Amino acid sequence: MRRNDVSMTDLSGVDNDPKVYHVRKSRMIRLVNWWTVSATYLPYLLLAAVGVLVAQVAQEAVANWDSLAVAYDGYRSALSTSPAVAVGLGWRATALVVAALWWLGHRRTPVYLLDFAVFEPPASWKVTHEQLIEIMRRQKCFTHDSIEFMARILANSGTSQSTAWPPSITRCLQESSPPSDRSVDGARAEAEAVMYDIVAKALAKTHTDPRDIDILVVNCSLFSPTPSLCSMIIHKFGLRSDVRSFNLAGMGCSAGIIAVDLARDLLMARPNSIALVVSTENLTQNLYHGNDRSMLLQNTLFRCGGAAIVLSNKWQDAMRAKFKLLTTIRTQGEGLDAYECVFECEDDLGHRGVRLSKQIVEVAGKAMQDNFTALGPHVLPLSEQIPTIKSYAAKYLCRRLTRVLEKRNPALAAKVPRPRTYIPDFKRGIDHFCIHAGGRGVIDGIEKTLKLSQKQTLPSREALSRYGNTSSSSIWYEMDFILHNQDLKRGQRILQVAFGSGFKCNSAVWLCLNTHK
Ligand SMILES: CC(C)(COP(=O)(O)OP(=O)(O)OC[C@H]1O[C@@H](n2cnc3c(N)ncnc32)[C@H](O)[C@@H]1OP(=O)(O)O)[C@@H](O)C(=O)NCCC(=O)NCCSC(=O)CC(=O)O
Repeated sequence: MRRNDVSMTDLSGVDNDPKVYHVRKSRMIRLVNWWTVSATYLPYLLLAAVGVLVAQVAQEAVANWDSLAVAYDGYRSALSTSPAVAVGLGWRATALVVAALWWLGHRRTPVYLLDFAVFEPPASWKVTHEQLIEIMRRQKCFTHDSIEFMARILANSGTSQSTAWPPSITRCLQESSPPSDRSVDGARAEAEAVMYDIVAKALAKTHTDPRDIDILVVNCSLFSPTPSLCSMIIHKFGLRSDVRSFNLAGMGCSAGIIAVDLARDLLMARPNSIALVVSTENLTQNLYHGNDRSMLLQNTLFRCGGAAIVLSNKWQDAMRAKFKLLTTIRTQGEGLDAYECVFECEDDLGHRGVRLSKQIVEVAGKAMQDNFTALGPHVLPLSEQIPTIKSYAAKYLCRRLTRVLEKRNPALAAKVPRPRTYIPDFKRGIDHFCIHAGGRGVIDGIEKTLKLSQKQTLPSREALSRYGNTSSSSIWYEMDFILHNQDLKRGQRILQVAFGSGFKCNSAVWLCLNTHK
């Protein structure tokens, strides 16, 4: 298929029709960025060079073992008499020192994930589709058409009949209660309920004293109060006064990985430290009250959720950690389509909400392609990388040959073969996938693009079904599902991929160290 034959996942269509997703075949082709490959393997090349130099020195020493003293004297006199010998020894020694220093400077301290906890909403927060629609009716602001639209989307959303909304919104189901509480106090109460629960659970699971936490990163896109969510946690749990805290807002559903990435960088700079990462979203102030369809979608997709993750760079924690962080890759999309894809704004009548573009799967696909280009060298086995290099080389040579022959002998040029590009299979480098449960259409699109099996997208579909789109914490519900329900083994790799406003695609790869629940 030529490059122009692009047609991405099509979200339009009639309900219940089996969907045919046209994904361009060249999508996976440019996943491997060979510049990144060289950068990735440079330390190993340098290490190999150091090995060769050490071997040379050792060989000389062995060869002159019997007459080491003579050789030593010989070298001393040679050094003083022959500048060539001195220079030869000099550059080798310098190369050794430079390589050793470079390696030491670029060596990354491992970051371990001790354990994590996800928010399990209380039964009183859970609502059925019918109750959700009843809540909408009781807001007394939606037209019949909007209610019908939300009911239809809800039915196809992939969410179950038991997902959670905060009490500030569901309270209207009780007789004589006002529609919804959109106050800061209501939002703070929701944040407290979610964050305090998960932080307490994560600290208990990892036997971490709150005063041992050195770094705190909290991400929540749509609720950023003063004092910050970080301050709420510090105040509640009595964290140390010198804790380094960071509050990330407005960064959308992919901010969970941004928070981990930031914590990782901070841990690199602070040896022997523990970081607590909290990813959540807040719905109290974010029920859209207008009738613009692209903004009504959020009322049917998003639900309460959160995750708290304890990270450590203490070497002794390697023994008890569940995972080791192998890599994080962050990609920021470019252009207006990407920028406006998930956009907080007011509709024509001034109702605030988040507008979701119909192009979201297309934009997410492009962002993921860029992200995987950088990710490939970190996860693909050599047996996938070598055929890709070979096919690139063959394609390049045949193209050049065709061009040369076209001028001299067009008939011969037509006979030059056109090798097919090898498409690397990411499933060979990754054992389990946590794809952000952004919506059924998003998971369908990624499943098709990456040619994943139903088992591989099950964690995402289950998270969507049981908890809805919980924004940045969705990948942790999926990780939890894999840990408890899939055959996760020590040494396997888990990929978390999240999409979000910006438009961003971020990914993290974890190595499983322990599978105890
Ligand atoms: C919502 C869906 C489950 C609905 O699937 P369906 O199978 O019912 O059918 P469908 O896709 O044809 O859509 C049904 C109807 O909704 C309309 N529709 C769909 N998407 C729309 C949009 N963005 N704006 C306005 N209307 C939209 C279609 O035109 C159609 O209308 P009609 O029938 O009248 O023609 C799916 O479309 C989906 O998963 N979409 C992606 C959701 C999404 O954007 N998630 C990311 C959230 S943001 C996020 O997670 C990150 C972040 O916040 O940072």
